Amino acid sequence: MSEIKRIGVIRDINGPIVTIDLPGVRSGEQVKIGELGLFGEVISLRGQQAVVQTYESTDGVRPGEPAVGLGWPLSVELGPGLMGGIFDGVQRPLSKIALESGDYIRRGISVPALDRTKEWAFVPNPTLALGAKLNPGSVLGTVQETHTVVHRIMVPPGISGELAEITPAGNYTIETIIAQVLDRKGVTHSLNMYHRWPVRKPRPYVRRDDGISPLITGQRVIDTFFPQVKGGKGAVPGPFGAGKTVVQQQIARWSNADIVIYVGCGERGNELVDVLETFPQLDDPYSGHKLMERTLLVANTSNMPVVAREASVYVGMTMAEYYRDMGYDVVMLADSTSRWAEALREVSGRLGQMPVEEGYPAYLASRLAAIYERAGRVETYDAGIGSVTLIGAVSPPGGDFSEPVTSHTKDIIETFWALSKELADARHYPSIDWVTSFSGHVHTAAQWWHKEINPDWEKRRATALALLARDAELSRIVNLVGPEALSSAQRWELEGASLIKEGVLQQSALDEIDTFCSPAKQYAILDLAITIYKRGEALIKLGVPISELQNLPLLAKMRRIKSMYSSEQLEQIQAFRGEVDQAMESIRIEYAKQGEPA
Ligand SMILES: Nc1ncnc2c1ncn2[C@@H]1O[C@H](COP(=O)(O)OP(=O)(O)OP(=O)(O)O)[C@@H](O)[C@H]1O
Repeated sequence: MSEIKRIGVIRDINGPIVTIDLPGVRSGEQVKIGELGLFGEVISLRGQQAVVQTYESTDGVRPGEPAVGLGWPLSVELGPGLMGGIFDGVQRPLSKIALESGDYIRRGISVPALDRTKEWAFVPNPTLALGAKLNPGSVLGTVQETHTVVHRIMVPPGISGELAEITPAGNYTIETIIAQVLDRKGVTHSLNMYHRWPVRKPRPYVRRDDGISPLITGQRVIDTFFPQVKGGKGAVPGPFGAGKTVVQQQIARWSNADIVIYVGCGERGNELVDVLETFPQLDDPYSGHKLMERTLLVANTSNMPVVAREASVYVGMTMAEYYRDMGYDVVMLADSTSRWAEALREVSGRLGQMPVEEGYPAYLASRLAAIYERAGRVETYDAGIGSVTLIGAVSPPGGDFSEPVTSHTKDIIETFWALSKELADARHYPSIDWVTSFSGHVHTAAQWWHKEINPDWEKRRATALALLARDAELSRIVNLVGPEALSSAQRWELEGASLIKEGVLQQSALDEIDTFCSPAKQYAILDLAITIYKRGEALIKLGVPISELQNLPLLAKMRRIKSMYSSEQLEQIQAFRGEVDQAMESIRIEYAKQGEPA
């Protein structure tokens, strides 16, 4: 990465696409455009000429103005001070910028992502002695970044050697040299507490790790029905207003990840404002501090052209990988990959590339796959296991899941939580549709559930899904010929499915008790609903009229129990199970008596 700046000239401007003459310029290189010094990136080369996509509006920029090649690709700063930050799509710190340039971001403004003046209390790694062998990722020491996050200061990728010097514990800025590393060629590398990394290049790790650890979100329809694992790839497609934001916020807040990175590439500014206002107010249920202490937001501001959205996903992913390298489990939420794909489409259109499906370029699928490929659970160099789980919201126009972005995404991801407009209209939240959603992790997650919670988890889950499928079939018959056409057993199946839907799947994010449900409570509730159904099924076979079962007050209680008792009150749920057994058993005894000869 040369740091020598080269100066060229602007030839042509087409919206955010600018053609420049700049000898020696490289593909991917960062360029400053015009007198304003707008940020841009070289996306193609034609002889001496380079095509640049700018991240800011080019209004008022004229051919003939200078273009400066910076000599490095789009990269981010990685070091203490990221947590709690709100950055734009090219990692400029929005709160700092607001201080410097007011609410409206002045174009061409250049503010480093990390504060150069703030001092951090650095504690050297006590296991390191002078002469210790260091590799990329070796932990030199730690800094308490926020109340909740310990930031491991690591040797950057590409550097290895012997520890020649390390600074004692103390307060230092990120630019202070804290260690000297002597490499095999005799070159000394002076390391401070941050480094830069090009966003389009995945950060290295030792190897992929195939251990399984479910990402517990506390949401029953996710954890029990369509589970995700740490390091997994998922998508939440949904039509407008179906509840994408709430699903993502619930994951951010309740999942058992250490770090949350939210990348907002929304189209409507007000959605983003909503996120920027809500996240800082959320409390972290695990630490008692604010959720922002372990969260970082990347938001595209409305005065940046759509092409900046394209970069923002890579910027977010690189920071996610950095915390993964410290041994953390990171969840990255990208909202939405549809808007990201539209940015690709716009750039490719301006470049005159041949559109393939619905105007998207032929490389849409491979770009989507490449970004999802960066998710995963890995063995880090020095910090154990870390993971990045990537969950992309997809907003298909008109809710049509067959459009290119949704269908390509579906081929790449393993977990698909499809939001349904019908369910949302019926106020069934989360509106994750159990017919079209899927998870490729059910059998692997089952290993964890069977060991930690109950060996019957997979069986119970399958019974519930089978009941829901029967419900769809039987509802069609009811719609055609009316409920009288159904036998008592079939009507009881409908009742069972309704217990699953209302008692298990529905979960209000606004309900103080039910907003989070531990795995043990999830299983207890599912088991209850299925027990009631199975016991009732047996009674109906004995000849008990369905009306007698439908009048049982325990059905109403089953529907409410999720909100009556918290995850800590499992004994009460067990006690209710006892009541269910008793009530069903007394009906059985009564009917068995009636059947006996007088
Ligand atoms: N799990 C939930 N519990 C309770 N209410 C919910 C839940 N999910 C969604 N809602 C309700 O639905 C409304 C819309 O949800 P949300 O804002 O998440 O939709 P969206 O799909 O993100 O919309 P957009 O298309 O604008 O992004 C919420 O304001 C809330 O009232």
